[in-house]
Amino acid sequence: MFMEKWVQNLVTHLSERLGSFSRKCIYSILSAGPLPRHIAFIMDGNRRYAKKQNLEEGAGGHRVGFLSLMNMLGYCYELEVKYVTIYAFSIENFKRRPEEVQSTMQLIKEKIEGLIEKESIVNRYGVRVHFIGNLNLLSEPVRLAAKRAMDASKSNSKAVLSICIAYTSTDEIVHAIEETCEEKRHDFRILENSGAGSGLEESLVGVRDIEKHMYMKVAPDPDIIIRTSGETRLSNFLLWQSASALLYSPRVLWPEIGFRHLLQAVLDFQRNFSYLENKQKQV
Ligand SMILES: CC(C)=CCC/C(C)=C/CC/C(C)=C/COP(=O)(O)OP(=O)(O)O
Repeated sequence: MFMEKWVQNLVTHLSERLGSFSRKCIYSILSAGPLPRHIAFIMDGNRRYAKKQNLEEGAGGHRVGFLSLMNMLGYCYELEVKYVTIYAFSIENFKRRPEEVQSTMQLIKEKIEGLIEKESIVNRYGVRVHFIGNLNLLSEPVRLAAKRAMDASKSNSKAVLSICIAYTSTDEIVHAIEETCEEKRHDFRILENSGAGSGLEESLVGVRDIEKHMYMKVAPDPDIIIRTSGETRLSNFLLWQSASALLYSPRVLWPEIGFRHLLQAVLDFQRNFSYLENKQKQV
């Protein structure tokens, strides 16, 4: 344990009122312990927030949610968390009302375009952006915006932002298995034609073979998954990659998330670290 519980509570309470200098002090205290390399976010509760605040139905809550996302990314990069992944839109979300899907997609496109503007968070922190998911399900303007953002940020190397869009974990796994089988069939045929034995052993599928074909191969497995609204389900997000992740679910809606929640998640991670490390060693 790196900090007594009452000190943690005091620090997390005070942290919300602090400016960037004070946050830096907190980062250096946190740096005395293990830091997460990868944090993933399920941004739950935007529509409930819109209802609560009487905002425009449709994308009103997502608009405020996007501001919270930008703040949160800033905190993560200040803390030198190299990999951040967000669940922006699941394949299931396409089943929502058509007008709602359309207004959310319009907002997402607008925000993707903003990501590569000169003063954006991506350029400020040297972030490479990846879009993760079945991008063929997106409309062409959104897909092109995503492609432009990936191209424009591809030489950034300080951090990696993976945006899961038109994504579900089961879809990712099926896609990876299909590609792995295709690759194995190809290797098998080469071995057979070269007369180098049946090639059966070489064509057996292992975990690493499948991982090579995962969309999420761009990042190590997440250390922490933060899901707002107090929900503790993963909702088809990073199922393959979350075997050892710590799940933190603050009871606030996504637009209400703040620095104190990140701090609490990192402190929980540090408290659980030796437990998680031992668990991984036993496997
Ligand atoms: C460029 C970029 C990545 C933009 C992201 C924009 C953004 C904040 C999208 C969030 C979309 C979403 C489906 C949130 C979940 O809340 P919900 O709709 O499930 O709300 P509820 O839980 O209250 O129903």
